[in-house]
Amino acid sequence: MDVLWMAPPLLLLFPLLMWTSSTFVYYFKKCFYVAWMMVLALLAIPLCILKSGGRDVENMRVIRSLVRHVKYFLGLRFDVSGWEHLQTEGPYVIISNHQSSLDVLGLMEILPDRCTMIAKKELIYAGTVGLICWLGGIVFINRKKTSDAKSVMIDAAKTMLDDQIRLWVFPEGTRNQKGDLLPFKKGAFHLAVQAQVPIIPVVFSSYSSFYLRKQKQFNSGTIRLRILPKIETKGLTCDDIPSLSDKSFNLMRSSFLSISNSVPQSNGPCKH
Ligand SMILES: CCCCCCCCCCCCCCCC(=O)SCCNC(=O)CCNC(=O)[C@H](O)C(C)(C)COP(=O)(O)OP(=O)(O)OC[C@H]1O[C@@H](n2cnc3c(N)ncnc32)[C@H](O)[C@@H]1OP(=O)(O)O
Ligand SMILES: CCCCCCCC/C=C\CCCCCCCC(=O)OC[C@@H](O)COP(=O)(O)O
Repeated sequence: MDVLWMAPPLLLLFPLLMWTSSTFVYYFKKCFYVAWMMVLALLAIPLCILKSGGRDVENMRVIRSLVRHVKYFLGLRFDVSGWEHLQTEGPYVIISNHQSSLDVLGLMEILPDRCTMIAKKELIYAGTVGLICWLGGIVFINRKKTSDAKSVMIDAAKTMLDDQIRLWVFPEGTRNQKGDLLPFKKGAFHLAVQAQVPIIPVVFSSYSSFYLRKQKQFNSGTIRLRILPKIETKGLTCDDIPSLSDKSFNLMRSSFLSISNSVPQSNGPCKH
């Protein structure tokens, strides 16, 4: 059969075609990301146990150093500004917008020492990643039961001061890639006011220039990370929570829009 000669070049061409197909790249990068994080977590588990003997915020150093290189595999870069705002002594609450599990890469890029996160309790069941989150001292909350979540966060405010720990909270409370920030939940602000510690807002630029879930695109890209000046909470009380939350939201939203070069999708110009 004289068409048989075409088989080897076609066989060679097939992976090439697949590789250039953006949908293939999208799924490949996503699967690689999850699988590689699972492997890294598997490596980190014994290292953390050897280092600290169990659950300890100091394990975040191990996790941070193991995760730092992952961005290169995914073609991502971070352009960070405002490092000086993290040069704050003692405990504080970091708040940031939350677009995707890829946020973990930016988080690890700037994570200060003795800083861990607040996360939904379901994350603990994510295999080796769940176990490493537990070993890293992540505080798990049940978002479906406000009273439970509140009492866990009230305990966390005390632990922050007793153990000199910093906490990273995603005040939107869920992942969001709508091109604007979701209204903030109140937990992070109660936490900061209860512990009387500053809030440091951190803004990730929109991922929509390189990562589009609906269109199945995952290209290379640069993420701008802005660390904003701290917001003091000394002397504030429960009554100040709404204004504290609004102030943080407005600062973060304008920074998000300016570094993302994006037009908010929900607030278009008024029609008369
Ligand atoms: C080598 C290794 C590789 C692997 C490497 C892995 C690396 C490891 C990276 C992990 C990375 C994690 C990434 C996770 C990312 C998420 O899991 S995001 C989802 C979880 N996080 C959050 O939800 C935090 C934000 N949510 C909140 O703060 C919410 O306020 C709460 C606490 C959940 C409550 O939720 P809610 O009831 O829906 O919301 P909200 O309206 O705010 O509160 C209701 C009322 O309670 C009051 N309230 C809220 N909180 C409090 C409080 N603490 N005290 C008193 N009153 C309160 C409010 O003021 C409000 O009162 P009213 O105004 O109605 O009078
Ligand atoms: C045996 C179970 C296997 C589960 C596999 C999932 C494991 C994920 C593995 C690697 C990714 C590493 C980064 C982990 C941190 C992800 C944090 C995250 O993004 O959680 C989602 C949460 O913020 C909001 O959730 P919703 O948008 O409200 O839903």
